[in-house]
Amino acid sequence: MATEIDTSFIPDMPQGPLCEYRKCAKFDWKRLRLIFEEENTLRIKYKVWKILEADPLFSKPKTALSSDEQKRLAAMQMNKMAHLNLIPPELSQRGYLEKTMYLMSINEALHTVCPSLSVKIALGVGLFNNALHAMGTERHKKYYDAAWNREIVTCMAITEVAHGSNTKSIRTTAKYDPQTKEFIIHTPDFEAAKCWIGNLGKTATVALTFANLYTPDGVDHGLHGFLVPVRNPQTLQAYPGVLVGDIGDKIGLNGIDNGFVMFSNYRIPRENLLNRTGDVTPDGAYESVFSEPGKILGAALESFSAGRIGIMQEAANTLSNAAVIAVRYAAIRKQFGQEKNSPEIPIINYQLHQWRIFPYLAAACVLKVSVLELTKTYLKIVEKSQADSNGFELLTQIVSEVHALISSSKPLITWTARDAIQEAREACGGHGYLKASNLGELRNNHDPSCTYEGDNNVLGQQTSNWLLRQWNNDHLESPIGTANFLLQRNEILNSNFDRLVQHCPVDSIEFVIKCYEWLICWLLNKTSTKMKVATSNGEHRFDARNNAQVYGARDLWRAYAELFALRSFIKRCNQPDVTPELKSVLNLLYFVYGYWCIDKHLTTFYQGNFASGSQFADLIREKLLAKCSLLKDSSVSIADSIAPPDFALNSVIARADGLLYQNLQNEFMTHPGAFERPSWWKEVLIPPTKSKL
Ligand SMILES: Cc1cc2nc3c(=O)[nH]c(=O)nc-3n(C[C@H](O)[C@H](O)[C@H](O)COP(=O)(O)OP(=O)(O)OC[C@H]3O[C@@H](n4cnc5c(N)ncnc54)[C@H](O)[C@@H]3O)c2cc1C
Repeated sequence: MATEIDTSFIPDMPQGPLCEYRKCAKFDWKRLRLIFEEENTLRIKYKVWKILEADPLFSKPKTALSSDEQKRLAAMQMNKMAHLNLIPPELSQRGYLEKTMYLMSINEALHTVCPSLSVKIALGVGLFNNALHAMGTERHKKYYDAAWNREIVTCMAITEVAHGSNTKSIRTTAKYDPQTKEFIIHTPDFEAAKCWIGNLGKTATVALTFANLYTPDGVDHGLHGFLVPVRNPQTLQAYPGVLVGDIGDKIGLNGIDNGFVMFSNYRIPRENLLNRTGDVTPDGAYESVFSEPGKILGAALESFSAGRIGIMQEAANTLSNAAVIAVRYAAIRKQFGQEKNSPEIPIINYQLHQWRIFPYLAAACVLKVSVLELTKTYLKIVEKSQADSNGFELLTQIVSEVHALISSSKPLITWTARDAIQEAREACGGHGYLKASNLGELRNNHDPSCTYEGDNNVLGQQTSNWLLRQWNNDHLESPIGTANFLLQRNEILNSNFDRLVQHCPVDSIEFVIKCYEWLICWLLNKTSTKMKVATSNGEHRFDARNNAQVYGARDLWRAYAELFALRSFIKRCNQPDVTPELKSVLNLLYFVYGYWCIDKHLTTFYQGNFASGSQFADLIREKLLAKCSLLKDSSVSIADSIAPPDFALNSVIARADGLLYQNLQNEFMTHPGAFERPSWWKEVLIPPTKSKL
């Protein structure tokens, strides 16, 4: 079995000081890589990296570029993409799942090298076309094709200056005029200006705009999507009636031109309404073949979830990159020794350091696997719904659970990546603060993923709402099965640490899962009871829900996402391609991540009387430290198995050759201007004094 797997397409690691660690690993890191990623995906990624590395347009600028230069570069790269032949022509004929997986793989590779470009494409092609697919009809196909072929630059305009998360309060209007058969798009005031819209600042010519549709009888039919031309594609000048501009410099991702727009009674043809779920007849009557168009629109919007899945994939890679940088650096960097003159030891040997960085290494591996599982689950469902003539209905049945998974997993992964970058930065000491370490870029570019496509704190509430519904409803509706354990709620709530360890030792895979099942049931019970008491005391449901978030619903949805990640990892570990050597290292990763997560929930375990006394906490913490220590010898090879090539990782302190100081020396000595006298030297000369110096 083992010999059948081809890993020859994965480049070897170069020789160097890290090989000392690589020799200690008892498994083949290339085989491990194929546990975390599918072969097809990996082949596509290596192909893309090779093409980008060979093209000077994609090489990292040596000096900092102004925001304007970054935007120009990203726009040029976007145009170049059409000529790189990354997408085989026959791909458009393939099924949704295969096609989307292919595009997602390209995006993953692209995002590591050029995050701005990847987001530009994700917004202008991915999100835009997904929205057209879900909400548009045949008459919008030309826009779909044009965006796919990069003939137009597009954007998705939902957010307004005063409203982001609460999309229901969006105030842009689209009033139908039967005289001219046009919609009149209008922005009532600056607070309703579309804002933060990626690609809109300088380049987009068409904005898929969300506005409230009004028929001539004055009835508001709620939010609908409209294709709104904003700029002349030949001149990039705004059309009359459209006030469009760039919002200015951001903390990161400055290659994207985020913009704002205000419409002043701006007219667009009737056909520009995305009319899959509801349409307006030429004489102004609203029509929908669906009994509940609002609900159907919700289902259609669900296909936007592909965007959130893309963010999770990117975040899992960012998390991996941060962990790789920290591990490789820690393996080479030496500080202190037992005695004054004894040899210094690599910082990777310190328990404190292991405890700081190995859980992120483990998290990267576990979350990579769970994102893949979630991606495939999601894509299969959408594909099935598209193949079925009654697709929407099918989608709505299962959509809630997928939505719950995505709404909690996106925050979990983006936050873990955010924290990993900061820990890695500090774990690499002063050199981690060097721009060339790439940790600053990683941080600034990753940061907004905690906010866009749904602010993490808001998004997670959708998961806890779903879980609470499952808890309180007579019938459990969990077609994917993630909440099936709630059926045993009484038994689970009756269990505790002492009873559990009698049949599930702390070292067993099951132990971690059982702890989580108890945690989720207890948090559900507590949160639900709190909300019921509040409402029975006259509190509005809205307030009761808001007041049950902290130490309740928020911990609940996070725990649910962690349990899904752990379960997905176990499922992967049980596949036939996992050899005993691989299983052993995968188990270590599972326990490091599992114990580390449980440690963060300890207060709740004690609060709910799952445990009393110090034994439970002591065991979890002792085991975590012991597993971290065991992970040390494998850590460099695990890092290799999730690392992109040096060109994409782009960190002078974490090259695969491990030549830390040679690489640093080269960086210091060769960066532009290192030895030049500043152009302003005369301005800062200290005038000679009469002193004798
Ligand atoms: C880089 C970037 C690119 C973007 N690109 C686009 C784009 O292309 N198109 C587009 O339409 N939008 C885009 N956005 C906007 C983005 O989608 C919104 O920023 C996001 O939806 C959050 O909305 P908001 O900024 O209004 O935050 P708000 O909703 O105002 O949230 C502010 C804070 O309040 C908290 N909060 C809000 N409601 C609650 C509640 N009920 N309970 C507890 N806390 C709450 C949130 O957790 C958050 O911390 C982009 C944003 C960024 C940063």
